[in-house]
Amino acid sequence: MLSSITRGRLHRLTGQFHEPDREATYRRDIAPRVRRESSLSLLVATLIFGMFTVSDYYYVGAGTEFHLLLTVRILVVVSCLALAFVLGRWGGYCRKVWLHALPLWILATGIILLVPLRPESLATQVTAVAVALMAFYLLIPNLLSVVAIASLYLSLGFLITAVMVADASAVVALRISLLLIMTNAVGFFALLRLEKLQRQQYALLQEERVQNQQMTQEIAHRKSLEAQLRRVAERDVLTGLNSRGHFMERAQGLLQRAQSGKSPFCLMMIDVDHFKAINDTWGHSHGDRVLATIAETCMRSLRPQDVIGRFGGEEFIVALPDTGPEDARTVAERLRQKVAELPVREEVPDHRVTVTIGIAGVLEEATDLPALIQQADRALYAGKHGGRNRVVIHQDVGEEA
Ligand SMILES: Nc1nc2c(ncn2[C@@H]2O[C@H](COP(=O)(O)OP(=O)(O)OP(=O)(O)O)[C@@H](O)[C@H]2O)c(=O)[nH]1
Repeated sequence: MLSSITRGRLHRLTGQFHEPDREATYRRDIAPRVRRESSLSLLVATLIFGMFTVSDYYYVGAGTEFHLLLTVRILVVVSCLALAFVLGRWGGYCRKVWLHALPLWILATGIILLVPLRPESLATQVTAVAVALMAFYLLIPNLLSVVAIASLYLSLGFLITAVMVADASAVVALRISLLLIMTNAVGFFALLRLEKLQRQQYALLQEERVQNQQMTQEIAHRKSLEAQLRRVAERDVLTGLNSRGHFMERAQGLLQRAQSGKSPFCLMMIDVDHFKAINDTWGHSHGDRVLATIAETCMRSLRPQDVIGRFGGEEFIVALPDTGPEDARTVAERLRQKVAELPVREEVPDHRVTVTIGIAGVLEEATDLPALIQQADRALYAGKHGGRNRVVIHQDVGEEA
C-alpha cells in the first residue's frame, strides 16, 4: 500500500522525484547498487554480443567481411569490458552519468555497424536489436533517460542503416519501425514503472526511518524524564538523603536478606531535640540548614552498606544490616556525640544541637519493618522522656544509654 507521502511527488515521464534534493539523496543512497548492477549487466551484454561471432562466421564465412565483423566485435567487447570494470569501481551514479551512457552508445554503434557488414541477415539483426533494446531498458537500472536516449539512437541508427545500406524496402522499413517503436514503448514504460516503484519504496522507507528516529528520541526523552522523576522521588530535597518511600523499599530488601541469611539487623530512629525551639528562635531557614548539617554528619559516619533516610520533619531513620543491638548502640553513640559537637554556631548561636536515638533489633524471625519502626520509635520516645540527647535500645526501654 502506497501512502500519500509518495503520491504526486514523482515526475510522470522520468519517474524521478520532483524535489532535486530528494532525487540527489536518492541517487546517492542507491549509487553503490547501481554501480554494481550496471557493471554486471554490461558484462553479460558484452559477452552475448561477443558470442555472436559464431553466427557471423556462419553467415559470411572466413574472409575480409568476417575479419571486419570480428574487429568490430572485439573493439566493442574490449571497450565495454573495460568500461564495466571502470563503472564497477568509479561509476558514480550522480556525477558520472555519461560513464553509464558511454557503453550503451558503444554497444549500439557496434550493432548498427553490423548492418552493412552482414546485410543479408537483416531479419536476424532486427530481432537482435529488439532484444538489445529490451536488455537496455530492463537490465540497466535507474537510468531511464540515459537508456531512452541510447535506445533511440540504436533504433534510428539501425533503421537508417537498414534503409541506406541494406536496401530495405519501404514495407520492410515500416515493419522495422513499428517493431522498434513497440519495443521502445514497452521497454520505456516497463522501466518507468520500475523507477517509480523503486522511488516510492525508497520514500516509504525514509518516512519509516524518520518515524523510527522520532520514536527513539521520544523513548529516550521519556526515559530521561522517568529517571529524573525517579531521582526526585527517591531523594529528599533538603537533605539529599533517601526519601521515606525509597528508604522503606531499600530497608525492606535489607531486612529480608538479613532474615533469610539469619544475620543481625537493626533500625535507628534519630530525632533532633527541641527543634521547634530552633525554628521559633532563628527561623525556618536556619532550621533547614541545621537539618541538612545533621543529615550530612550522619551520612558520613555510617558505613556504605547502611541506609539512611529522612523519615519526616526532623526525624531520620537508619537501617543497619549485619549489626546487632550492641554494635548499633556504639554507632548511635558515635552519631549522637558527633551531632552534639557540630559547629553550628552560625546557624544557631549559643545553642547546642543534640539528637535522641531509638534502636530496635530483629529478635524474632517474623518481625517486619513497620513493627521494627514502631519499636525504634518507642525507644526514641523513651529517650525523649528520659531527658533527650541519648541512645535507647528497644529491649531496655526505660533504661538510659
Ligand atoms: N526548618 C524546618 N523545620 C521543620 C521541618 N520539618 C519539620 N520541622 C519542624 O520541626 C519541629 C518539630 O517539633 P516537635 O515535633 O514539637 O519536636 P521538637 O521541638 O524537636 O521537640 P522534641 O522532639 O520533643 O525534642 C516543628 O516545629 C516542625 O515545624 C523542616 O523541613 N525544616
